[in-house]
Amino acid sequence: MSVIEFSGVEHSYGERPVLRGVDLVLGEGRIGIVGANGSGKSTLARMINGLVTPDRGTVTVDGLDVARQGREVRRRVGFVFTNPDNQIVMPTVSEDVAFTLRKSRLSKPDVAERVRSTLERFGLAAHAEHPAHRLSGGQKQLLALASVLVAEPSVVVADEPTTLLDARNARLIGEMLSSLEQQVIVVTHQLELLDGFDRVIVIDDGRIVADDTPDAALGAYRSLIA
Ligand SMILES: Nc1ncnc2c1ncn2[C@@H]1O[C@H](COP(=O)(O)OP(=O)(O)OP(=O)(O)O)[C@@H](O)[C@H]1O
Repeated sequence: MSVIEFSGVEHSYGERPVLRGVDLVLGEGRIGIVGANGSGKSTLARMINGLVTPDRGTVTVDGLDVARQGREVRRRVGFVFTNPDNQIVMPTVSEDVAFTLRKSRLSKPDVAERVRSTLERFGLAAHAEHPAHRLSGGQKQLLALASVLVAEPSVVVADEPTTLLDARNARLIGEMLSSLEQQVIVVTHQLELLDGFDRVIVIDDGRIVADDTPDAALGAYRSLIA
């Protein structure tokens, strides 16, 4: 399990402040982040692997500063985007998963074996040589997740990973995320995805306004948006 630490984090886009004085230590296995549209959730999630760096304050993963040691951090933190089409970069399913390992020190046969077993695990083995763009929405999100997991990160951050999926595929992705041995941090508006989570953080206008068990935090969130 990694320890992610936000310390005095502030961030603005132009004149607009989106995170204000965020202090957090994230060490639990399953953490949810919820909040209204535009409250700053994606910005916070993106800071965990250095896709966005704070204007003020620091974000560290196991003591590595994401602003200065981005490459090492990204080796530990995998990121799953809302839209898998933005994440799938290679023509076929197996090539896409292998692409993640292009810079690894693994031998070619080891890469092939790792790709094979990952596709098997994500139920995509039968599609290995198929064009990635022909997969269904749910299968594409599974592929995006497989392409992240094949590198064996210690943390998976997922930003609204089920928003574009129908209810069945959303459940499938939710179950897959819940089954991971990795630390999982999920930004979502689909609150049922957070069943069984260890901790839920509520953001409102760039500030943490609740940080508790799912029941307590989601209760606070429901009253906030009521
Ligand atoms: N790259 C950017 N440039 C300028 N403004 C941005 C940028 N990214 C986000 N914003 C703005 O910052 C605010 C916070 O955005 P963020 O995506 O972090 O919120 P969010 O809580 O994830 O929202 P949502 O639930 O709608 O996805 C929003 O008003 C958004 O329009």
